[in-house]
Amino acid sequence: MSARSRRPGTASSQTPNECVQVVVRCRPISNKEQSEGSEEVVAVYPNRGVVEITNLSDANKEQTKMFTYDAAYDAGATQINLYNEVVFPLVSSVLDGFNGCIFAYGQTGTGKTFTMEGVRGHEELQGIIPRTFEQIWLHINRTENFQFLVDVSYLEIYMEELRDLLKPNSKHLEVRERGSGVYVPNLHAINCKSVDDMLNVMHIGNKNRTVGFTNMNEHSSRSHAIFMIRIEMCDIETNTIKVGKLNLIDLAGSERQSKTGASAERLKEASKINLALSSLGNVISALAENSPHVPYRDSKLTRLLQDSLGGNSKTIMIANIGPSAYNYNETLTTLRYASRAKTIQNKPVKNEDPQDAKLKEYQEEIERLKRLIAPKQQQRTEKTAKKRQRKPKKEKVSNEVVQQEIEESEEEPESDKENEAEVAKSNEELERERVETAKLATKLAELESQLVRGGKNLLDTYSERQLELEKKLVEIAERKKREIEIQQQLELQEETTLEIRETVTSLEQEVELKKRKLSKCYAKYLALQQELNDCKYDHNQDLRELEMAQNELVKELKRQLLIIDNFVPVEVKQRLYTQAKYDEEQEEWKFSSTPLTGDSNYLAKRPVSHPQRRRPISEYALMEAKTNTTSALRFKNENIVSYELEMPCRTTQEYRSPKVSASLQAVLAQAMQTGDDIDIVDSHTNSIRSRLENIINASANATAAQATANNSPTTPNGVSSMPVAAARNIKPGRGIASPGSAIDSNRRPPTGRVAPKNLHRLTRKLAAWLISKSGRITENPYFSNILIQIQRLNS
Ligand SMILES: Nc1ncnc2c1ncn2[C@@H]1O[C@H](COP(=O)(O)OP(=O)(O)OP(=O)(O)O)[C@@H](O)[C@H]1O
Repeated sequence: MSARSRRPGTASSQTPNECVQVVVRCRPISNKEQSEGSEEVVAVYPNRGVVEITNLSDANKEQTKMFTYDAAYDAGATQINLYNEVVFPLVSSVLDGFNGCIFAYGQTGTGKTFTMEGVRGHEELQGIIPRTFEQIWLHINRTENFQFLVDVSYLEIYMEELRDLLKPNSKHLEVRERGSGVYVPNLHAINCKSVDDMLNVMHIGNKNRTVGFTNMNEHSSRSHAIFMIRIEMCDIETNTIKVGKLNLIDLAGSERQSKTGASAERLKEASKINLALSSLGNVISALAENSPHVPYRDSKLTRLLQDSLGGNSKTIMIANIGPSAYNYNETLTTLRYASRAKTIQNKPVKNEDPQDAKLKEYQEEIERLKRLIAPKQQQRTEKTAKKRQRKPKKEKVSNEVVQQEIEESEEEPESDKENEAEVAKSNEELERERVETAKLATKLAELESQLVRGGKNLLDTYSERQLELEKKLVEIAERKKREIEIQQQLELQEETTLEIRETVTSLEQEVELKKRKLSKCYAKYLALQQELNDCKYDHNQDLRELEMAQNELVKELKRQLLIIDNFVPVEVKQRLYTQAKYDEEQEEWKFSSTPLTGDSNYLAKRPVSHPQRRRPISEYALMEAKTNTTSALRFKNENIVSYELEMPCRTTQEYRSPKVSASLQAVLAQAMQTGDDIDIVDSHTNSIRSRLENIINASANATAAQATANNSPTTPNGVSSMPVAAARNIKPGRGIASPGSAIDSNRRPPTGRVAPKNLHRLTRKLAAWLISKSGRITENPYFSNILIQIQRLNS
């Protein structure tokens, strides 16, 4: 329990925050409930302040609910025990100048009125209110050097209307607020000077209280009754005043209209009662949740309880419940509200030297009256004494001044008339004064009678032994309270221990689980390690294979480079290198299709034979290029060996497309048919021409010699076969391969010998044609090679 929010106990001048003290009292099962066979569902553990409630009707719900309070009382608890243990300290605080409030809350018929008022005329069954009277007056009678002023009021809230139970016909009452708290102006207060006075007031009020009959309770309170006690205390020595205010509230019971079997009037009452109680529940909830807005203004009840709930009062809530299963839901609701109310914090304030203290007013008035009466009495006494001195010999002595004055006037006859008038006047005056003084004296007596002087009749009321007994009772109550607290703390510790144990158990389970997981993980780890080793092994294998492949490739590359270095002209190689571009997408080297700048002559130089090709290419080459044989390499686009020119090296049969110009074909056809010589028209290069002429001549001579030697006739169709044979022996490319080379033999299988005569004729014609074209082809470096080959063929 923190210092900020301790539970109320003995009175203290310091006023730390204090929680509302919540006590639960369970009444015994009633005869009606018993006869109906209703089971008991409430178990109370007074030594622990615990209440348990079991739901028998719904098996699915949580079976037993447990609530802990500041104190719990079962059916066997006596009124005196409850009072001594719970209420006594609070009333002591009130007698020390604090505000206090005790209210009984609960379902109808659960014993609120029984707890607050008890059974009339039955000493043991007296409730809290009459016992409070006794405690107050016992205190007053014991306290010396104190003056007390005790006023009581009694009001009820019926159908949301305030009614003065001590003056039932009084006008409409309202709740007002001022600095010191809420109050009801014009509420009748009766001054009390004893326990009996207070009991009388209570009984008068109870007679006026609205009660009715319901199914739940024969004498059901249909209103919220508030018995207000105001005790003003003045220390005579220090002249300081304290005011203690105590509100004792017996609330109307919350009820289910279906259960109460109420009439129309009862239903109206019940709806108002429930409304006020639900607003009380809302206030409790708002305070428990520390809500910024507390709906005090929702009902008259909550407005009156404003100081008691979250205000400057010490408060006890007594939650009354019944044990029957029939009222399970209502009991549970009460227990829940009570549990919430435990968290409400109040800040009790001691009412010292209040401005509105009646006692002060009374004291001042008494003083004033005394001051008024005293000089008059003095005057009278003096006058009387004077007259006695003047007429000491007179036998007739009267106490009355008027009489003396008359006697005096009789003795002096000469001034009779004057004296008579004077006497009459003074008589009147004296009479008036006397009446006035008498009035003041009565008023003074009246005021003085309202103030009770403490410390009187102490021994009359209680003997020493009784006092001792009382002390012991309070001590016992205190001890019990401490016991409950200790018990609750123990339980809390037990719970904590249990929780720790559970945690430990769950930790052990967790460890076990983790161990299992760990061993699984370890097995996985081993498998993974094995896999890793396998991967490493595979990787090394791959690496070795790659290295071997790389070595092979390097070797191959070296061979290719060797070939390139030795067979590809430097300028071509250079060009190819610059022309080659790496295609990132396809990941391969490619030759760019556009001619390189600075080298544009290169493509322009080349004869264009196919519209989409970069260089002249034959159908045969196209076909070959599609195959993947090694021999097809030379037909691929970038055949470095025959890069520059694809020579027309086809046979007449294979040579289908008109790659040779029409004029040349016509010439050749004519030459073959006629066998005539071809005129050499163009002669740019004399050397070539002369060499060709030599070839032609040599060929002609050789043909003639051959014809003579063999005397063999020429084949009738030799003309058509001769070029084929000749063409078959001509090797395309940069150089003409030797007739015996492998590549040549693969590509051009020999089909038979060609007659020398025809051969020479063809050679002659070819040479002649070449001479005719020499102007365009002499620059070609391969052209001379062809000539050499033709020469060779010819020879
Ligand atoms: N602790 C108790 N011991 C014995 N009898 C009790 C106890 N509490 C209540 N009773 C009895 O139960 C009945 C109903 O009690 P009471 O009238 O005090 O209930 P209530 O809560 O004030 O009801 P309502 O809200 O309707 O006014 C009464 O006959 C009363 O004597």
